Amino acid sequence: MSGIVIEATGVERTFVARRQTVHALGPVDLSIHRGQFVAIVGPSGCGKSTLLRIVAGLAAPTVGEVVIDRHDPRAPLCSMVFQDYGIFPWKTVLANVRLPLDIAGVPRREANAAARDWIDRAGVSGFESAYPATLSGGMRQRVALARAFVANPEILLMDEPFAALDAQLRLVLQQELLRVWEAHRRTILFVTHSIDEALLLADRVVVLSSRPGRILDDIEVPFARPRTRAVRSETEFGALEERIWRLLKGEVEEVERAHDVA
Ligand SMILES: Nc1ncnc2c1ncn2[C@@H]1O[C@H](COP(=O)(O)OP(=O)(O)OP(=O)(O)O)[C@@H](O)[C@H]1O
Repeated sequence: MSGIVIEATGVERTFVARRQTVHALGPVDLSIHRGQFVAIVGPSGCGKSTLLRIVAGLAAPTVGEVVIDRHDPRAPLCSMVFQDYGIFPWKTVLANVRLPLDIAGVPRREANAAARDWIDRAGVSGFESAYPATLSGGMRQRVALARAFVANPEILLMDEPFAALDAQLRLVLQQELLRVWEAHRRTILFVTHSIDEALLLADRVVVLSSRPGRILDDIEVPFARPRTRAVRSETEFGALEERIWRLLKGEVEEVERAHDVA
């Protein structure tokens, strides 16, 4: 395994809202290797998005630090993919996917070629001139994936990217992401509420406690690649699912007990 690309040490984050201090996250220590696909699961509100935002540099830790080892200083550091696509309704599919390259000042002809290439790999070719409003949710998320990959970022940060999709579409896009990732191993931090999705996609599943999120478990996912949905029928898949579920169930029950007492 190649070197460490993300090193989080003692990371904590608190927010002050309406004169109340919320300890949202940490302390968290986390080392992620280059090219690793890491899923983060945890109860609602435990600080998963906050952790992603800190890695992206969109928020600062209150305590601790995140060090990112840049492989190529010219490449963008992070691309983010969100549940709500984050693509611009007034731009065509081609212009949306090309946007990171436009921002980087890549010449138009080269940018168009790269964007078309990723549009093709993400399975949306033929829709280059379409506007997002005319596309289904699944197609929009494919556009968002193409845009995230085209920038060739050091790290891809994905915050529940498939949560808004219906179950069948979600299966299709999980498979597409696996296919693309297995061909272009990028470092991915992938937040999900789905244990099943985490085990299907990731090399490693980091399980966070309820707020403030701390690491309860860090599990190596042993299934060979390329992976397909067939891994779900392996005995070990069920065992890992159960192990993570028990941890999360315990956390959620504890929060409910605390609410009952309050
Ligand atoms: N800007 C902010 N100001 C105040 N509180 C915040 C802010 N951002 C997040 N929080 C609080 O910090 C905690 C962690 O939020 P975060 O969105 O990181 O959790 P999460 O695990 O991603 O949640 P979910 O699973 O529901 O998406 C929550 O209690 C949230 O209300």
